[in-house]
Amino acid sequence: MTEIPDPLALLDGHADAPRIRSRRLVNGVATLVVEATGLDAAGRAAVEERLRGALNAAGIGEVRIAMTASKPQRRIIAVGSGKGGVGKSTLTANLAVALARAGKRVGLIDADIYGPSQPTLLNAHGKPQAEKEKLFPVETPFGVRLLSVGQLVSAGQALAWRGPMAAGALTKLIEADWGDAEVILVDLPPGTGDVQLSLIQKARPDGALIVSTPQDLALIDAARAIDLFRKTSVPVLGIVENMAGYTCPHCGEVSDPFGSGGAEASAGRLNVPFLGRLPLSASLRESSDAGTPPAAGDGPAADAFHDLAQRMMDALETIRR
Ligand SMILES: Nc1ncnc2c1ncn2[C@@H]1O[C@H](COP(=O)(O)OP(=O)(O)OP(=O)(O)O)[C@@H](O)[C@H]1O
Repeated sequence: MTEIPDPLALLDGHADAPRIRSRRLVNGVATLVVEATGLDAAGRAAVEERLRGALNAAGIGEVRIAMTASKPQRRIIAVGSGKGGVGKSTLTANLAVALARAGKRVGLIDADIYGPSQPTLLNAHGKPQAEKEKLFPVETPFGVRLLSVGQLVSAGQALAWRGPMAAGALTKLIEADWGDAEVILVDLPPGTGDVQLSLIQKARPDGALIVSTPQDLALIDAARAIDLFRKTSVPVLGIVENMAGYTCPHCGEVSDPFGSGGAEASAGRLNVPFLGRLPLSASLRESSDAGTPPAAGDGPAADAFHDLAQRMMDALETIRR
């Protein structure tokens, strides 16, 4: 018996052959199903153009190409605080950078409608591309993909959004093309309002991280944030205490402007893991303002963020078991 030659065998040696999941030729029309996982819009278009070109050159005029992408296992972690200004955005940016340096594919959603600061913290000032209403995150210099509510409006423009508008914007960011991102951190506004509820409903986060200073006022609010996540069945991964202990650069004396140990004690009372503390540090503030997150560098500050990121991921795994 003689085998009928496969008219599409010409694709076997093609550079994009590993992506071809199926191929057939019926009545002169070639139909290919192509795996597009990990490709952005430009990457997909390039693959399509190369395959179409190869088939056209072989005399096959009509080519239909369907792209499929397997959904990666993706974890969404909400970073929240009860009180504003406790360092939630700074921590989120640095945790994202630490995770990226540890080899994770990381996305960051800046949902802080009151003060979207991630474009500054991650030195990424471009506008996201969009295709058919779908946003493509902006690449930052630190290997973290970013979408921020701040990118949806002009610089300096106030985000005077009511609940439904904020929820709509958040949905756009969540439903963006996150490609093969394995972990997405969401920098929430402070408090327990519309954005938090929308995120919980739309994205069902796998876990929540709570940031607080050691100050009583911040801790009371942190307890409220924890209560919201618990009531909505979002596992609380732990509390991070920020702005704990200040070492005087001149005399080396350590002082505690916001008190000390409060978050760890609260974590114990609330039965939530305590993941660690970060000192109040002028250099952290300066490098954050300059768009150079310490987690991208070397030294004790970078190590502290790497340890915290590791503990956060460990807490996530513990919860999943
Ligand atoms: N450990 C720290 N040491 C010194 N400054 C810090 C520290 N953490 C954060 N900051 C500074 O405190 C300010 C507030 O931090 P950040 O914007 O991260 O807080 P936030 O909780 O996200 O605030 P918001 O209420 O706007 O969401 C920033 O100027 C930041 O650089």
